[in-house]
Amino acid sequence: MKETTQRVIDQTAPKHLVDHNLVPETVVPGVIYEKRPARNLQGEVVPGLYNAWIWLDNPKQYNSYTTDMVKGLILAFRAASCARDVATVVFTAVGDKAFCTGGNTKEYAEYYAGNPQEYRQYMRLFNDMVSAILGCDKPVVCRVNGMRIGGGQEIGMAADFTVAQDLANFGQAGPKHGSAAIGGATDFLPVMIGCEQAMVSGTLCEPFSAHKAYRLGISSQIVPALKIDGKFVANPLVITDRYLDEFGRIIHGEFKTGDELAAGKELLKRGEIDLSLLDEAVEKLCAKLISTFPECLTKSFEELRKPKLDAWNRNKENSRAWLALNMMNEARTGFRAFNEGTKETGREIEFTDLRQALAVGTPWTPELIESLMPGAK
Ligand SMILES: CC(C)(COP(=O)(O)OP(=O)(O)OC[C@H]1O[C@@H](n2cnc3c(N)ncnc32)[C@H](O)[C@@H]1OP(=O)(O)O)[C@@H](O)C(=O)NCCC(=O)NCCSC(=O)C1=CCCCC1=O
Repeated sequence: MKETTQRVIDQTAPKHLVDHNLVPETVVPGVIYEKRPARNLQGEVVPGLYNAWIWLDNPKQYNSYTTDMVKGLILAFRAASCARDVATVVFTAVGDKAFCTGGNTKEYAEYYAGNPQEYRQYMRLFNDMVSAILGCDKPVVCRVNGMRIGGGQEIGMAADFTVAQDLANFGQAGPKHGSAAIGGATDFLPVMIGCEQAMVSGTLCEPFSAHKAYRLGISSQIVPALKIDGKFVANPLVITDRYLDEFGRIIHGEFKTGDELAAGKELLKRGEIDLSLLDEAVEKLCAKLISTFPECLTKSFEELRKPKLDAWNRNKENSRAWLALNMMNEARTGFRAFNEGTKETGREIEFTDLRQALAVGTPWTPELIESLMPGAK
C-alpha cells in the first residue's frame, strides 16, 4: 500500500468499530465460516482483505442442510455481509461428491412429514436463507465441488456466480420426491435458462451435466477435476468432443450411453479427483472482483440480481404456505419413500399407482400412504 494512503487510514479510521452482526458467534455444526486472505490478480495476498468461505459440512448426507444448518447459513451470510474486510463470499461444501442435495430428507421424513405447521416454520428459515444469499452485501460465488440438486441447486442459483468442477451434475428433485421446486428454482430457472429448459428441469427432474449447465447459462465457468495418469481430462461420462449429432441436434454436454458410457465409467474408476483447478478459478474470479471500486461493484451486482430477486420476492410467501400444506400428503409420502426405501426396493413410489387411486376419488389416508411405500406388502 502507498505510504500516503496508510497515513490517511491511521489518522481517520475509527478506533472502535461497531459490530453489526445479529449474534457474536456464528459457529453452528454443519456450517463452517472461514476467512481466507484475499489475493490480487498476481496471486499475492492483500493484507487486511479476506474472502469468506462458507462451507456446508454434512458430506455423509451429500451436504444436505438440516434445520440447524439453515440457521447457520443465515448467520454466516450475515457475518460475511457485515465484515468490512471481507470482499467476496465463496459458498461451497466439503468433499468432492456433492455441493448440496437440498433439504435433509431424513429430517423431512422423520420430523416434518405430516406436520405442516412445523414445516411452515422451517420454511421461514429456508426463505430467510435464500434471501440472505440474494441480499448479501458481497458478491457470492458458488464453488460447485460436486452435485447440486434440489434445494442445493436453489441456494446455488441464488449466488451471483457459479464455478463448477465438471463431474458435478445439476438438477431438481421435487416432483419425484413429493415436492415442487419452488424454493427458488421456479423463480430463477426461467430467468437464467429460459422457460422451456426450466420446464424440463423443474418437472422431469432429469439431472444435467456441468457442461450442459455451462452451455445453458447456469454456470459461468467449468473446470476439469478428473486426473488420469497425472493429467486432467474432461468428465468421461459426458459428450464433450462434438457439438451436434447427425441430425443437427445438440449433444455436447449430454450423458454418454452404451459402450461409450461403459468406457467412461472405467476411466472414472481409474482416475483421481483433484479440485485444485476449481480453487484456482475461484481465487482468480475473487481477484477480479476486488480489482474494482467497491460501491460501484455492489451497485452493479445489486441491480443484476433484480430479475432473480423480483421473482423470488413475488412468490416466496405463497410457496412457503403451499409447501407447508403439501407436507400432509405428497411430501409426506415422497420423503418417507426416499428415507425408508433402499437401493433394492427403490426410493420412489409407483407414481401411476397413486394416480390410479386418485383417479377414482380415493382419499389421502395413512393407509394409502403406507401402501405406496417402497417394498410395502
Ligand atoms: C440423486 C441423489 C442426489 C444422488 O443419488 P446417488 O448418487 O445414488 O446417492 P445416494 O446413495 O442416493 O446418496 C448418498 C447418501 O446420501 C444421502 N442423501 C443424499 N441426499 C440426501 C438428502 N437430501 N438428505 C439426506 N440424505 C441424503 C443418501 O440417503 C445416501 O445415504 P445412505 O446412508 O442412505 O447411503 C439422491 O441422493 C437424491 O435424490 N437425494 C435426495 C434429493 C432430494 O430429494 N432433496 C430434497 C429436495 S426438496 C428440497 O430440497 C426443498 C427445499 C426447500 C423447499 C422445499 C423443498 O422441497
